[in-house]
Amino acid sequence: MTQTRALSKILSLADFERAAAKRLPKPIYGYVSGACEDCHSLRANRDVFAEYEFVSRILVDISQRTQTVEVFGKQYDAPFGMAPMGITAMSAYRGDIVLAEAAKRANIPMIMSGSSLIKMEELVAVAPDAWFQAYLPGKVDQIAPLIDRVAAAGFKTLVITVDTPSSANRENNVRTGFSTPLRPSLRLAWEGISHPRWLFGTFLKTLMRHGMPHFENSFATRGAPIMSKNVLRDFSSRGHLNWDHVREIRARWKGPMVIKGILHPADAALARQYGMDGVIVSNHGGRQLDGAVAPLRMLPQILEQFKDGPVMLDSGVRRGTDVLKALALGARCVFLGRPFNYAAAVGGPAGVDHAISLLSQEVSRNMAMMGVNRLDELTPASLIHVGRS
Ligand SMILES: Cc1cc2nc3c(=O)[nH]c(=O)nc-3n(C[C@H](O)[C@H](O)[C@H](O)COP(=O)(O)O)c2cc1C
Repeated sequence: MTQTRALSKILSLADFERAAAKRLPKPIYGYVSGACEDCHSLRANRDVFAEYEFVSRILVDISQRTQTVEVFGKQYDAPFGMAPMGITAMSAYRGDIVLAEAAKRANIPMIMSGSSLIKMEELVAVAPDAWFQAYLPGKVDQIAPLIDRVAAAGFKTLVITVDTPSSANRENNVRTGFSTPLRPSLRLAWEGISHPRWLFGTFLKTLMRHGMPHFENSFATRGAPIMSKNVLRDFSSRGHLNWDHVREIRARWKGPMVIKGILHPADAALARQYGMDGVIVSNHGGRQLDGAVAPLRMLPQILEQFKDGPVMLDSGVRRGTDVLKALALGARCVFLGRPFNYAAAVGGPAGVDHAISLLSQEVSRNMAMMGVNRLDELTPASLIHVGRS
């Protein structure tokens, strides 16, 4: 089947997930799709959107509608973007670059992960408006050099992810044989052989053209390789990190700075106090604390505490209707993780273009149905809270 025909059968972002489950070796698919422990938050992230229903308007001339949105002085063509995802280059050949270039073509925001396998300098060279997400290195003397590297690379917007003070209990990774570094094993070899398109199109192509992938952006210098017999990771404990470190970074970083992983209104107030320009309300796609509240539920309270800049949201957004619900509750824009990863795995650049186009069409169609021409016409009064099903 040609790629165009294959993509024409993908009618929604959920279809990408089904296709990616076939295309990717189990450990890689499991790493992307999985969450932690009993997947309570993963489910809650989806279920919460069903708690709201639209109260639509009729007979409004919506022929001039636009879904543009402004974030940090830049006008984007859609109110959704790509959340940072580590190890994307194991799902698709040069995955991070594929995402960044597609985001640039569509003029939507894209955040590069600090746990990616592609050098930040290479990505920003092709997508100068991409944002960079850093995890704070556990060794505090490594924080400033990392931030200086991000600035020197040319990124303008910095995102600090703060919901990983401890590593999560990702039992699914143990079950599917995923670890970082990946440890060579017969099982892994079989997974490769039984997924030849991935083996040749992603893994071996990467090895032949670029050598063994490494965690390139965790520090100012290169980190560990993705595959190694040595089980030791060079991610030291982050348990001691606190707002003092955020203050130091704020003093160093000249551009817009965003905290990702906020759920508590008191933390939104602190983010404001420590000079953040924006926040991303997120439970990391349900991948960290199982039972962490679905971000959509906290939006109204967080907006009360953080008024001076964009409040953004991720976790569980899959449909244009989800985007509009989050915006009606006050989010400036939303981010999606897994669906774009699957789209890159299944269809490369054309796959990601298709995913963006599907979601953008849904947003546009639903705006029409809601009777709005601009996204800021959506307000809490556009929704009714019908409660948990
Ligand atoms: C495969 C994968 C890798 C991720 N890696 C990172 C990361 O490196 N940094 C980060 O801040 N968040 C990371 N996240 C979380 C996403 O940025 C985002 O919060 C989450 O995926 C949103 O939920 P969704 O997948 O339901 O859209 C990752 C998520 C996935 C699925």
